[in-house]
Amino acid sequence: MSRDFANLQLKLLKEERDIEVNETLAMLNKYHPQALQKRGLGLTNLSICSIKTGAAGRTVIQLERDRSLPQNLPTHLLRTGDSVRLTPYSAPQKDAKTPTGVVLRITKTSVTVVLDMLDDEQVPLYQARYWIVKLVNDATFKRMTLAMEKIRDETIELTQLARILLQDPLIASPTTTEAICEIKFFDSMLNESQKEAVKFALQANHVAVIHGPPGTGKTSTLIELILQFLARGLKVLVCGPSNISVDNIVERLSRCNINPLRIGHPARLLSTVLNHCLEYRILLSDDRPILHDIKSELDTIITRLSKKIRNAKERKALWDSVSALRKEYQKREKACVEKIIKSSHCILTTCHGAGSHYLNAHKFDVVIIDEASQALEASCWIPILKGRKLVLAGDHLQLPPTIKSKSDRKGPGTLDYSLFDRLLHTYREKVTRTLEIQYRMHEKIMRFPSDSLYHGKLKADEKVKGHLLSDLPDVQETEDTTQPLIFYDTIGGNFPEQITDEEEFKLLVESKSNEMEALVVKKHVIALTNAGVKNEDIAVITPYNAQVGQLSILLGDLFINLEIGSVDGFQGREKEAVIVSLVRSNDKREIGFLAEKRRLNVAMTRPKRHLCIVGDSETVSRDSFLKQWIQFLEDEADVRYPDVYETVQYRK
Ligand SMILES: Nc1ncnc2c1ncn2[C@@H]1O[C@H](COP(=O)(O)OP(=O)(O)OP(=O)(O)O)[C@@H](O)[C@H]1O
Repeated sequence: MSRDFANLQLKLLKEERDIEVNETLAMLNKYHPQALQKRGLGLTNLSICSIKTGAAGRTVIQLERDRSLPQNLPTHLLRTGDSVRLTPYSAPQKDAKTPTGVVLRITKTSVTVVLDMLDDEQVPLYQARYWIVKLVNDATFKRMTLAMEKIRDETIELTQLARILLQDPLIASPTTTEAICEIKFFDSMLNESQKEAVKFALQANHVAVIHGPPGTGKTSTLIELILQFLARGLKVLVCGPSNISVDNIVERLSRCNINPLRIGHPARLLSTVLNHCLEYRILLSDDRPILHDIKSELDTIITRLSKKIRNAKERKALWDSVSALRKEYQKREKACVEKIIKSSHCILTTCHGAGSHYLNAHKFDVVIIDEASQALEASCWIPILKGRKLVLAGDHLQLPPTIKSKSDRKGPGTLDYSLFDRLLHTYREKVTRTLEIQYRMHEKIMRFPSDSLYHGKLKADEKVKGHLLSDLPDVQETEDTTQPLIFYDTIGGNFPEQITDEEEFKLLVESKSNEMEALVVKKHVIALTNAGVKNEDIAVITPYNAQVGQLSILLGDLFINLEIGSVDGFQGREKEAVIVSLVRSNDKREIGFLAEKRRLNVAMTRPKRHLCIVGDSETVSRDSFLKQWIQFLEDEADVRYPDVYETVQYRK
């Protein structure tokens, strides 16, 4: 099994990587720097304004636009944490490598990059001008591939945990220990299903899955579980598919008097967790003074090297010193890091970050992966190979990881079939406990997703089951704010969808929009805000990117703090009021990717007090799940039929 499994994963990963890398290469080959800048993917005419030595002895450079140009950077899509390539304009030295790095900081006028290369004296720092371009981060694929190669390698002995996860026929299926009678819970607020999940995960010998439907306090449950493991003297590695999923847990743990260690590129972390990151811990260590001295010496030499030195002997001597100092720095830093990691019982990083060289020699009693239903299985294996026991948390009924490679099939054997899905499917309640009380949605908003997807098991907590917008301070009682569920049915063909071509990198992607629906949304947002609901308490979401554009044009300037975005981008978030524009309205009753239940589930479970749906009941009822939903809305929601002539007035 392990061989076949690893071979299939390697094949799927390669297909996915090829698509990503080829798209980027095609784009880089096709466009010159100015055109990349125009698309927001690059910045041109930059010069170095400062050079410093950062963590791990890496060179950190700050770039600004040439003095002859306006000092503000042109509009761009570069973000902190992006990988970039830095190319000099003038002909590079023979054999010179083009440096790459990670964006550390971006201001209106400058971009700061931490260079990846450590021992390369060819980095042409003295060049006058550079341009930078955003790259695909290939490192993720490399680490996932490495994990799969380890599983495939029959000379490497797999842990009991790995063999259970790979359904090795020689190993019994997952087991639990004797029931733990007395648990003293740290959080006295936990409900029964949360307590049961914690207990179950403590008792599991190798693997436990916590299924957390929307709003059910999955993070609170995980925090309790981590505290329980730590109280038992166990060493815990906590991971998630994204930096934000990990940082959320770091923030929550630090409020519980735990001092977790966060491993990750500081440029990619929330500012609120930086005091837990490894680099900060190094600053607090006894080794700091000596590391600081080496850094200062490096800074001085690197600054000299950034001016063009014509004497080759002198340049060589300076680079030799840089190289020696960097080695010294890395040796001392490595020893310091080892001490910090050894003494930390709770380490947090992304699944990909678990493959960091810092953790190479370290094993953990427990690996916890949050949002596991959104992680590729191969990425989960990076931390799993370091652990004895695994706890996964997530919700397989919300959206899976986003991938680019298309498959005709769904389910087992595809790249977006997660480990979470696989374990639920294979072992069901033998490994799973589900959280049942949700603390987000009004009961009426919860009812349909609960009945149709969660076997009717979700219950709304007393505090939220009847809460309305009109209960918020300064919000008046109106026909809108006293309704938890409103459905604007645009049936009749007067609110038709449009096909819009969207350019995404080099590809023209067909997307759908619906101007008339956007106008109905505008009318509703105006009604809510006139009643006193704050802009920032409202989100407008839609499955189609072209409709996000349409809505932004109509509403963006009018309501600065209103959030407008795609359903996929809103997973994991919540707002007091959410308006969903379904977009599809056509004679053929085509519904495209609206038919994905998991996307609809995300859309309908984001609001706390008010859900407003705008859509054409006739078109969308083509799909059986949507048909059930529409029937539910017709029975339970305040159904409204917008008037065409009144709606077009909102174009103004
Ligand atoms: N047992 C509880 N009693 C009261 N409130 C709770 C309880 N558990 C969680 N909550 C509240 O519910 C909200 C969501 O909880 P939490 O942040 O832990 O969930 P989450 O995992 O982030 O959300 P989701 O379930 O959508 O993934 C928080 O405001 C939290 O305080």
